[in-house]
Amino acid sequence: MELTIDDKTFESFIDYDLIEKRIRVLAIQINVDYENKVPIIIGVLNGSFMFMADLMKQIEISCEADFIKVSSYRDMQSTGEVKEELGLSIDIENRDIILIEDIVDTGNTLEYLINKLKTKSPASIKVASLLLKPDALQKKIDEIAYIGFEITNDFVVGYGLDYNGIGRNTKNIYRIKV
Ligand SMILES: O=P(O)(O)OC[C@H]1O[C@H](OP(=O)(O)OP(=O)(O)O)[C@H](O)[C@@H]1O
Ligand SMILES: Nc1nc2[nH]cnc2c(=O)[nH]1
Repeated sequence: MELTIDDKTFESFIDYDLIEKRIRVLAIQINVDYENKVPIIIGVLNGSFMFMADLMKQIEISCEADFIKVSSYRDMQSTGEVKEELGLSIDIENRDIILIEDIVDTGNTLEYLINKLKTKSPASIKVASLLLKPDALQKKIDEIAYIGFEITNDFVVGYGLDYNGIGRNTKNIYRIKV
């Protein structure tokens, strides 16, 4: 199936069945790694909301949830400038943090966020991202611990990810057709 948003056409890429299965595996890893801990799971809005919801339903340890909002993409390009639009509401000092991203592309957003969180002295920071583009990554980010899928360097939409604000509300993930 194809998806058209404005002037762009997208083709089926990752089906929800596969996303669901992979999330179950990531959650098992998190349940084991954070046994006897109470991490704060921080979703990076907007894109992470679907992944965060599905992942949290599979996490069985005790945990808290919070959100932070940043944005840097316009059209299909990173502006290179990460803008924080909404901050945290929980004190994270001495707490274990799991940052939830839908996608790590250049790594700019994550580097900005991790540096920002580190100033608040958490006990630990790990990142869970549904998608990672290894060929686009420009930063070395040691905190990346849980990855759903490594994908090619193509623009994707769906399952939380948008193109100009549209397309977040699909179960499957689509890739730009060239
Ligand atoms: O690794 P990077 O090159 O920084 O790209 C990754 C970021 O881009 C997207 O956010 P976007 O700025 O599109 O905001 P959104 O989540 O509200 O769509 C995505 O949710 C990541 O946060
Ligand atoms: N929707 C969307 N947002 C992104 N942000 C960084 N990379 C991407 C991408 O491939 N798709």
